[in-house]
Amino acid sequence: MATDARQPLQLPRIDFSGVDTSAPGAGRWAAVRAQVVDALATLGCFDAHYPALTPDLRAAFFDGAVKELFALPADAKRRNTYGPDKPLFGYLGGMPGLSNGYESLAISERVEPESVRAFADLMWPNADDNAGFCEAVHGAARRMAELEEAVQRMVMEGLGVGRCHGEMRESMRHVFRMSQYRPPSDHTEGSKEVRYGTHQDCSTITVVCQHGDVDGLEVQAGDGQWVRYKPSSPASLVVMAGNELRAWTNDRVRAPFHRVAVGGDVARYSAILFALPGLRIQAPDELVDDEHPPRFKPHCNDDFMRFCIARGARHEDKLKDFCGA
Ligand SMILES: O=C(O)CCC(=O)C(=O)O
Ligand SMILES: [Fe+2]
Repeated sequence: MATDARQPLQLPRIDFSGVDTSAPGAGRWAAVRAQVVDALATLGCFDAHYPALTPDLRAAFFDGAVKELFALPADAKRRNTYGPDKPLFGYLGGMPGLSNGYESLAISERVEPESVRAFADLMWPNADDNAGFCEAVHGAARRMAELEEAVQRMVMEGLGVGRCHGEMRESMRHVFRMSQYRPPSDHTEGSKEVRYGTHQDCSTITVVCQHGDVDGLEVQAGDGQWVRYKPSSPASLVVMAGNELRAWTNDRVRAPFHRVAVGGDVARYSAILFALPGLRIQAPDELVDDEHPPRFKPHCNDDFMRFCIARGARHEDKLKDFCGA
């Protein structure tokens, strides 16, 4: 009888305990950096054990803030918009091309206390005090952004272009998304429905925080096999490279295709932090040579995002189609 000799894959796990994101270079930094560069170059994704986002912070965020947010009526949630030009910066739900069971809100541009407060005031204009909501959301978003910045710095240092970190950082905007995936209507054991179709992100780096053990995220490895993410610990986050890191590194990192497929009978919640560079994306000279000719033409992330929106979530290499050299 033929057997599948391949082991079910898991995301590589990288332990960030002992890495102080505010003290680059200290402690276990260099050892973790080597693992980060290796994981992003091979699979494009890893499971980060990141105790700075504590169980208390996660509970306050998901069980308090996020569930309260999704309980709002649809017309309140639809106020979360950054204009028709930036659909990926605000509310997504009930639109053609999106699964009915998917809904998502976002705090965009800067994830700072003021923008979280402005978002809360928009959702609950008559509330006396949104302080608990703001503290929980900012607490989670800030820690995810700290991890994202450390990973960006590690990639640049690891590729020998650490000098570029500051300029890239200055230009960085964030989209902090809170998403809900409703369970399938068919509760048959093992049945799953895709709630977010196969795509690559148009960020440099994406950090995903899943609530509890309601799984759903699947990442495609180079051999085509789908790897279903199971958090390695309650302190686990997913870090994934997006197409803009692939462009900026002249194809040294892999931006994996991924999707969200849910089963069971409870809703899945996740928070997703996307880092979007504001500067022109062009690989530094050090990453272009005879062995690595330029793979992508210089471009702006805004233009690439518009291209991706027009195409929709599809299993195709949009970066190559948009600006392949
Ligand atoms: O919710 C997740 O686990 C990932 C969602 C995702 O891939 C996205 O919003 O781009
Ligand atoms: Fe994604």
